[in-house]
Amino acid sequence: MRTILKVDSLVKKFGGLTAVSNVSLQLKEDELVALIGPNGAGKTTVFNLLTGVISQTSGTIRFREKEDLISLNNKKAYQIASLGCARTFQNIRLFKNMTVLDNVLVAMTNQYKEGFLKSIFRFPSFYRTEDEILKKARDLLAIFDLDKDMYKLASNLPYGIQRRLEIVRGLAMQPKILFLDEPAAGMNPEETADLTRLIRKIQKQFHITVLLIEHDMSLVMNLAERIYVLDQGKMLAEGTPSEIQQNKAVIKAYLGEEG
Ligand SMILES: Nc1ncnc2c1ncn2[C@@H]1O[C@H](COP(=O)(O)OP(=O)(O)OP(=O)(O)O)[C@@H](O)[C@H]1O
Repeated sequence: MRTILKVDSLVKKFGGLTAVSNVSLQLKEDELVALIGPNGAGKTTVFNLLTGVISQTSGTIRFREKEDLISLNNKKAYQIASLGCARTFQNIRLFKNMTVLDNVLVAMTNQYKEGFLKSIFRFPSFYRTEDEILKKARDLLAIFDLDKDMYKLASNLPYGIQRRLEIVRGLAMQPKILFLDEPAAGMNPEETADLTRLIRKIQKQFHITVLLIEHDMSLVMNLAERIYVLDQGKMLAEGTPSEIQQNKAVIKAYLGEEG
């Protein structure tokens, strides 16, 4: 598989604090990778850098566009999103006063930029496109078992379902990479197990690369093909789940002592 994202020597300083120090990583097409590490390790900062929410102090981020790896340095969040990088946030960011369906439709509008005249005069193709968008949104909601809640306000959904809707919104952008920031945060074990199955399913079905930050180790170890471990802003280890589970430096970083 080809490399889809290549990060080299990324550094982010906040004043005197180096939150991300010389971090390099690579994602391949169709890979499901986890980024883990103790609190304050710099995981969310890395996500914010990769998705253009903040810019790096130094280092390079490159993303595959057809045959080339193009630089994402200095690109704005919306430009990175439109290239095919979608994300969810640690704290849910839905449009709470919109329906479940509308939340998904808004995320889809980027793909369907109807011409001005077409939308003013409502040519038949305008309605065809509208029907097509609606069908896609419904199909996506059905995969996540959210079609029955389509007309409910997002704010009226239970917490675990809101998190699921966030992922649907990310997918609605038809991304090449989906960044999930703590998708299981606040979920009970049953909801987490459901989510694990769902993430695996969508990754296979949509052929996308997934990078996820997660504290729930059952989810990480069950789901990730590969894991990167950050500690105090530095990349401490990289490997398969079983390699990471046995890595002495990782165990020390988590437990604060050997073995
Ligand atoms: N905007 C900011 N200004 C100053 N310091 C920041 C900023 N954002 C993050 N930091 C600091 O950078 C370090 C890394 O934070 P970050 O949120 O990336 O860690 P994390 O691994 O995501 O932690 P957690 O697992 O608790 O969410 C922390 O010391 C944090 O206080």
